[in-house]
Amino acid sequence: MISIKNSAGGYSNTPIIRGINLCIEKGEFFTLLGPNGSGKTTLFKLVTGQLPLQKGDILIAGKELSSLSSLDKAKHMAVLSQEAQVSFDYTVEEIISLGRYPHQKGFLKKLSPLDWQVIEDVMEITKTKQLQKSQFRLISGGEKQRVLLAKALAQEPEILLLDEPTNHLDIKHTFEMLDLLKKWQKKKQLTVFAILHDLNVASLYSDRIGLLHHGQLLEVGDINTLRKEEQLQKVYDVQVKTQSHPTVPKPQLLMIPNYVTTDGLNDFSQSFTIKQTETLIHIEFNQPLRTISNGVIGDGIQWKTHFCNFHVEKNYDSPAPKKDIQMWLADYHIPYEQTVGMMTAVTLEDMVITTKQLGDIDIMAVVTSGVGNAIDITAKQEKKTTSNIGTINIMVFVDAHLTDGALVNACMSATEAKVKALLDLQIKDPYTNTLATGTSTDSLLIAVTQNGERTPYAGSGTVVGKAIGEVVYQATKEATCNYLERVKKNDD
Ligand SMILES: Nc1ncnc2c1ncn2[C@@H]1O[C@H](COP(=O)(O)OP(=O)(O)OP(=O)(O)O)[C@@H](O)[C@H]1O
Repeated sequence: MISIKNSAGGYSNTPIIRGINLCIEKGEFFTLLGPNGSGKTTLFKLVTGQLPLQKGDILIAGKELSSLSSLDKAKHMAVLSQEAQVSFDYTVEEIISLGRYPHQKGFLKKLSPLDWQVIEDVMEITKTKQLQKSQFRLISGGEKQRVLLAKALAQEPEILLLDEPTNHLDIKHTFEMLDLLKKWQKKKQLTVFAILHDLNVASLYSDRIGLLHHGQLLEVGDINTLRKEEQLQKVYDVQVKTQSHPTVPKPQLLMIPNYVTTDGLNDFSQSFTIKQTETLIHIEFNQPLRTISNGVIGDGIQWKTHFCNFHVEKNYDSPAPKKDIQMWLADYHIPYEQTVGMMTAVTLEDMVITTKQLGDIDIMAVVTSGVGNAIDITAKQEKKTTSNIGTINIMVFVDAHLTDGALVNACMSATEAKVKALLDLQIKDPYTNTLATGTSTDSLLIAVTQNGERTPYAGSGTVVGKAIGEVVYQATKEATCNYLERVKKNDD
C-alpha cells in the first residue's frame, strides 16, 4: 500500500531522512518510533508529498506519489498531523464535513445524503456528535483531536497517517481512539501509518514498528523488536527493561531512572520487625523487597514490604479469602497493596525462624507447618476434601540480588528442601500411605533485598540456593515436629 524505496529528503540539500526502504501492507498498523528530532515527521511529509524527495521513490497504492494530484492523494490518504490548526470559526460539524471534500462531485460540490450519512457515522464512533454545533476553537485539546480524527475518517481513506494522534488525550481517550482505529483497520482494511512516542502503547496496537535514528531506519519488525533492550537504550539513551504484559502477549518497557541506586538495605538484621500474636505473624521491612509468591494476596512477582500469615479456624472455607485478608489487614492498619498474605490453621506459636549468614548474605526462613492434609503429589488416588490442619507456609528472606529467573530457582530450592524435610520425618499421605511431598494448600514466598551483585542462579548448585535449602529444611522440619507434638499432646 505504501512503498518507500531508497528514499532521502529533508528541508535543504542535506537530507534529514536517508536510505529508507519500507513497505507497509494494506490493512497493516505500522508505527514509526524514534526520539525527538530523529526525522519521523519529516518522513511523513515525504510520504504525503509535502516535502519533495531528494532521492528514491514513494509509491502509494502502486502509483508514483509525484504522479498523484492533491485530490487523488486525498482519496487515498488522510492525515492527522500535530500541526493541524484551524483558525477560522468553524463548527465541529463543518470541520468534519471538510473530510468529504475529495468525494464531492459536481461544480458546486454540495454534500450528498451519502456524505451526510458518513459524517453522522464518524461523529457517532468518535463520540463527537454532542459537539456537533460547538465552535471548534472553543473545545478542549482532546476533543479537537477527536474531531480531527472524525474529519480524517470522513475522508474514507485507504491509508491513515497519524502524527502523534494521542498527544492531547488522557488514558481513557487514548485507548478509546486506538481501539477505534484498530476496529476500523480490521473492518475496512484501513492501512494505518502512525507516529507514536509511547513505546508501550505502540506495542499494544501496532502490527509492526520501525525504529528511526538520525534519519535512518535502524530496525523494522514485529513488536518483539521492542525486546531489543540494547538497541532501544542506544537510540533513546535511557535504561530500559522489557517485561511481558501480564494479560496481553506483548512486550512492555519499563524505564529505569538514573536517580535509582542499586544499594539495598544497609543492615539486614536491623531492617525488619517480626510481630507474632495468636492471630497473626507480621514481618515488616523498612523498604520493599522483590518478591515471588503464591500468597492469597500479593501473588506473582512484586515489590512488597509487609508479610503476613493469618491464623484461621481449621474449618475455614470462605468464598472470598482475599476480601477476608483485606478486612483483617485493615484492622491491623497494614496496607493491603504492600502485603503478601497467607493463611494457616496451624497454631502460630509453633512457628519456626531459622537464619544463616553466608559471607555478606543473610538468609532467614519463617515457617508454620501442619501436615494433616499431607499429600503425595505423584499418587493417582483422588483426595477427598478434609478440614484437617494442614498447610505449610514458608517465607524466605534473602539479603541478595536475584534476577527473576533466580527467584524461580529459589522457589525450586525451597520446595526441594521442604520435600526433603517431609521425607526425613516420614510424613505420609493418609490416603495412599505413600511418602508425602507437601500439603494441598502450601504457600511459598521468596523475598529478596536486591542488595549486592546481581545473581542469575539460586538453584541447588549455588551457594545461595544451598543456603535457602538449609534454612528451609531446618525450619520446616522443626515446625512440623512442633505440629506433630501438639497433635500428640491433644490426642493424649
Ligand atoms: N521546517 C524545517 N526546516 C528545517 N529543519 C527542520 C524543519 N522541521 C524539522 N527540521 C529538522 O529536521 C530534523 C527532524 O525533525 P522531525 O520533525 O522530522 O523529527 P521528529 O522525529 O518528528 O521529532 P519529534 O519527535 O520531536 O516530533 C530535526 O533536526 C529538525 O530540527
